[in-house]
Amino acid sequence: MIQLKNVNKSFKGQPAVQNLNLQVKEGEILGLLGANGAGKSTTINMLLGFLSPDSGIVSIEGMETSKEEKKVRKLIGYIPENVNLYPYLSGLENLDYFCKLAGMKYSKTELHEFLTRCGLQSDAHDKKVSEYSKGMRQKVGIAIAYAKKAKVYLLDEPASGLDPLASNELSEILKKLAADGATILMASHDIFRVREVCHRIGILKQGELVKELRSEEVSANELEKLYLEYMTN
Ligand SMILES: Nc1ncnc2c1ncn2[C@@H]1O[C@H](COP(=O)(O)OP(=O)(O)OP(=O)(O)O)[C@@H](O)[C@H]1O
Repeated sequence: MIQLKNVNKSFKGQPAVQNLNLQVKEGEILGLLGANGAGKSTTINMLLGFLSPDSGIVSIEGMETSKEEKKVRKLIGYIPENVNLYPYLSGLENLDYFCKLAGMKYSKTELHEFLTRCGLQSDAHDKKVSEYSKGMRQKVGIAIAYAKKAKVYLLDEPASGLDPLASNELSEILKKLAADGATILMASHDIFRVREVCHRIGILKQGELVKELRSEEVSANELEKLYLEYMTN
């Protein structure tokens, strides 16, 4: 479970996150929407333990992320907008390499299974990553998290720059992971995608959670309208 309780974080006196309260349970996908600078990445960086909150509690599975950084990181799969992989290694070799770094060794068959499970077509597994699209690199990023048995997935702008098909595939992968019990938080600018993939949505404005709702409560058009109202008022 992801939990943020009364969290505040400022940079040089400028609040980036203000009195933030959030909870994401096992099997749930929460989408964070917000304009540039709304505090989405700061929230994710606190969950990763890269940043400490000035006050309040940021925890994953009951452990404070800034205090139990190492233990917490083992539970997290972090998928940034651009997944960094070794371009001259194949998807499979990258997966193998990152698993070994995390102290996990899998057979070739298992590695192929992880990549397939995370949506990468089998004919791409042995191709060099330099030939991959952004969506394919993301699938490898997710497979790395999956192979590491991450309980929590944090995604920062995962659908940005993906074509609709790749973005849709990503949604399906995330839904499957959540159905298997993963806890997922994604920050995004894509209102329609967030509504389609997330169970709950939080709207951040200048570091404050101004609205929280369940996706089923609103249509995509209603959500867009609501979002624009919050952004312009
Ligand atoms: N390391 C930092 N040093 C100084 N200010 C920072 C730092 N990180 C973030 N900020 C500031 O904190 C505020 C929140 O930024 P953050 O990156 O969390 O927003 P965001 O919602 O992720 O934006 P975007 O959609 O552009 O990625 C912004 O005003 C930003 O300039």
